[in-house]
Amino acid sequence: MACVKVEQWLAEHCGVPLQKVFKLKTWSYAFVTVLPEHKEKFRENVEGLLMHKCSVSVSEGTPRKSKPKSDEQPSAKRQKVKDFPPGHIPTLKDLQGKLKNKDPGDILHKSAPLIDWSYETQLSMKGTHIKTAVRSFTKQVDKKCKDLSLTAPAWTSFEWSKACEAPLGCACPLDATIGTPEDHLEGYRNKCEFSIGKTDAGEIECGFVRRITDDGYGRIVASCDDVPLVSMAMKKLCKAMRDCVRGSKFEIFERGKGWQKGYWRMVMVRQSTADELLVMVQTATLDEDQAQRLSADLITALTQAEVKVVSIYLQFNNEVSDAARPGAPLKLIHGSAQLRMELLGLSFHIGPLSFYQANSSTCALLYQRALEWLRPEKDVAVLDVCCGVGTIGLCASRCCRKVIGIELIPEAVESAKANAALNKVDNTEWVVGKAEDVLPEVLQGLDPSLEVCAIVDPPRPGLHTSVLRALRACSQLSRIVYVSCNPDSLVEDVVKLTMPSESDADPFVPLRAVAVDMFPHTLHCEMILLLERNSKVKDPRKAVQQTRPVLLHHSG
Ligand SMILES: C[S@@+](CC[C@H](N)C(=O)[O-])C[C@H]1O[C@@H](n2cnc3c(N)ncnc32)[C@H](O)[C@@H]1O
Repeated sequence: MACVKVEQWLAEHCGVPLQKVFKLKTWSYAFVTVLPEHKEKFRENVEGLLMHKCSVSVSEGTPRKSKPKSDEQPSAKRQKVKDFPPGHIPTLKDLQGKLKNKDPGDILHKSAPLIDWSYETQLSMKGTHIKTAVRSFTKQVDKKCKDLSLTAPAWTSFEWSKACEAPLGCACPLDATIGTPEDHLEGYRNKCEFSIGKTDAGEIECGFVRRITDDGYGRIVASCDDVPLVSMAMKKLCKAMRDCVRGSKFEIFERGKGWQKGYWRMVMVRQSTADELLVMVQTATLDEDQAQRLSADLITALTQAEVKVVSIYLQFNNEVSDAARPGAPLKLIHGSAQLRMELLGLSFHIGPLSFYQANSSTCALLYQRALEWLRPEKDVAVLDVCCGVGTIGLCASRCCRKVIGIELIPEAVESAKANAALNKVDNTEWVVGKAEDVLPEVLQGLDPSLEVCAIVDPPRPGLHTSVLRALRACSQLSRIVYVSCNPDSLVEDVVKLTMPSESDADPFVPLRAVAVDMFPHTLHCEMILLLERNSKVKDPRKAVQQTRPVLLHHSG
């Protein structure tokens, strides 16, 4: 883009006088000079805006006092500019693209690509990512309405955005990013999957896959000792596993085109809030005698390690991928079937295959905010769509009349029922099935005297169109709190929930958003968005006040 076009674009969007704009055609960045008193306003207005489908980020540079010295090394300078210019803070999307095109080489940067940025900068990157998502659905709804000759909703306008003090181009304000507490920035993952394979030097290791071999089949594994996401207990367990496999008569699993041999494949470890470990070891299929011999060695090795292993499973998998097919044989060979997790004053029993949020301390912060926005009050029925083992719904159950959870995986629904009983909760109902299949019937069966609100927490692809349609069509449903691990799919879903339509006069309005950093040092970013029925949102300034803290701690 030429300098003059960038200058025009900035003049339209930045809201402060520009002193100077300098950009070469080949650069993907520009140097902009504004007066010191306009610096913050400029950043606030421009950061995260989309320019040619790319999110803009702003970083402060030091004004150049003199021309560069003639002996400056051109190749080093070019390299820096190509990677990112000095002082420039890239967006998560930039970094995702960079990681896709270039192997970072070491396991630390592969597993924790943001590790070289301060945590404050990581939080700012994640906030910008969410701001871009909010801008994107705001803009898409406005454009779609124009294309279809419909009147765009008031919340897409500049005036609305200004009245509710949202960033420029955003329909709703953004709360400060919820970060992981400082004392949990390392070792925060309560679930990890480790591969058993060989290192570059050909030694057996239990750790993370560093790279796939050129034929597309082999995995080169590296120790996770330096990876900050992994807890000390899990690192110790990996060492015990590695030593067990090195001393084992069973070979490690290896595969190539049309062949596979050996047994040891991978290890999934879950760590409870009391630092107890549930371990699931995956091997190729073993006959009964082999399974007994391997299990005996495994149990001895893991129970003698300096960690609290309370449960060991074997899973058999002969697929090329380590992701076993649903229903792959699973055998408890030691200890208890489930692990006990504590969350917001409740206890949850989880098995090896259930979904459970992978960062316990930040999950509590996410649920707290989501429930504040959901407002589960005494005459309210809460729908927990994609409920996993029922964690969010059970946390809401103590404040509302009833919770109905919907979940695809039968094992998770069994856990949800058991977790309700464990916590002496008797106002919940759990439905197993695809939300797109079962939601219409669930909505039809609701007590008409109750107000309904929904919390949806879908997997990465987002919600099925028929789920979005059913939620929109349910007039009893006042608000939706959307928890997302993928802002891109959230954008698509929000457009469908909020677009004006002739057949349904009361679409949803986005009211408030926040980024949640469940996975520090990585490119992942969670997001919460509150949507309320249009008929209930008249004044944008009052809209954001429609949330209040809820009592989350269980009295027992
Ligand atoms: C991101 S997890 C959220 C789980 C839960 N809300 C929590 O916080 O622990 C998404 C859940 O949706 C479930 N799921 C995936 N597709 C589904 C569908 N079509 N219908 C219902 N549940 C689905 C998955 O099994 C998983 O438990």
